[in-house]
Amino acid sequence: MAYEKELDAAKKAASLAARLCQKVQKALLQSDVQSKSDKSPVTVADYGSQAVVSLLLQRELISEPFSLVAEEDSADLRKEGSQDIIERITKLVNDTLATEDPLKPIDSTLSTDDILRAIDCGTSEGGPNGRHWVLDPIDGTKGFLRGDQYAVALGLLEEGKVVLGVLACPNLPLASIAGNDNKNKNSSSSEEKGCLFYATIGSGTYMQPLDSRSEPVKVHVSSVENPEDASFFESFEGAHSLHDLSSSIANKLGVKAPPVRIDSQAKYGALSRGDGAIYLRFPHKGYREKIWDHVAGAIVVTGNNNIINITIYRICECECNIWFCLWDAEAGGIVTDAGGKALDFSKGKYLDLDTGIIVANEKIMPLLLKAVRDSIAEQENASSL
Ligand SMILES: Nc1ncnc2c1ncn2[C@@H]1O[C@H](COP(=O)(O)O)[C@@H](O)[C@H]1OP(=O)(O)O
Ligand SMILES: [Mg+2]
Ligand SMILES: [Mg+2]
Ligand SMILES: [Mg+2]
Repeated sequence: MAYEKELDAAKKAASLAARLCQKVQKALLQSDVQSKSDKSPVTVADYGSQAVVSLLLQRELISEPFSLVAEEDSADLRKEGSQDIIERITKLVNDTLATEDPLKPIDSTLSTDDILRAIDCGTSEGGPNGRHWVLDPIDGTKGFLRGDQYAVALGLLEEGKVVLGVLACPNLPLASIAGNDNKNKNSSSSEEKGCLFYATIGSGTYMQPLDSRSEPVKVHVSSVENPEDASFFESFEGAHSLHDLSSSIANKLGVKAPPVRIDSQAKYGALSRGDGAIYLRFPHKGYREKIWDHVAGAIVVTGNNNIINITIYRICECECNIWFCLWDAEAGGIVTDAGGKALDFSKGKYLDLDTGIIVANEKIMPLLLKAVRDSIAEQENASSL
């Protein structure tokens, strides 16, 4: 299998980083009200997760040049008064790495400088040439703080295309979340939780328990053809996505189920196994999407589709005004911007998008594109009145 070595390293790195995040979130949820309003736990977990992934990838892929485009950098940690927080991060990273293989002797304890350097390995700009790892060390910080969904999201770009993705979702139930109410989807409950999704180009998407206690299973997106039977996912946070626009699109499609609102790229993971059929993401004007928020999720939900070769043809735009789409597709989902264009991860840290991001299976996508276009046009007309 292509990218086998890289996938092993990425799964190990994301799982270990997720273990670090789980430890911090557990302590946070057990803490008193006063320390809950303190945002430093998420800071510690963000940086700690980034350091773990950076160190693990470099250690496991020692013979390869290493480029990492990641969300965090150490600038704030190098400011005066940050010594205490750097020491907390360093201890957390050392403790986490020591759990990797309890029988293996620990080579040496990492210093605060080692940790800062590991974090700063993530300052690559990415782009269309060569290989770049792409990392969101905690995607969905709001969810993390609430005790809800978040993900460690790690992907690999080769010549600007996504070739590998791993999503560790510590709070996502192993069983489908379809049909539960929104509260259950986000909150902690006693059901078994912790999913690791992964995909490499051309090999489909797999899911296994985050603690590897059982074998991976191949997953597929929903095969629902009638949007009336589909359910749609969107951000939990109204500040991250326009819920009104999503609701107008869902109405046009005839979707009957209420929106499923969950944080982070856990949405892509849940969609990849068919828990829902549509993902709608429409950030407020002026927000620029970053590649680390979509690289891993996009390949996980696309699965068997060769996302390199998605081509969308607008064959007919006469009276019927319907978009006909042709994809080089097998079984996975389709991820495009609101105009139907495949996401382009080759432009550096930012995605250059038309309005938003939408995901659906190939049966629903043409109808969805039309509903999106009509809803956006209506909204523009209303605001110009
Ligand atoms: N104003 C915003 N609009 C859209 N997305 C945002 C905004 N602010 C932060 N984000 C990012 O959106 C993602 C979470 O999206 P969701 O709403 O789907 O949970 C995260 O990557 C989060 O960053 P972060 O990684 O720092 O949490
Ligand atoms: Mg993010
Ligand atoms: Mg983040
Ligand atoms: Mg952030």
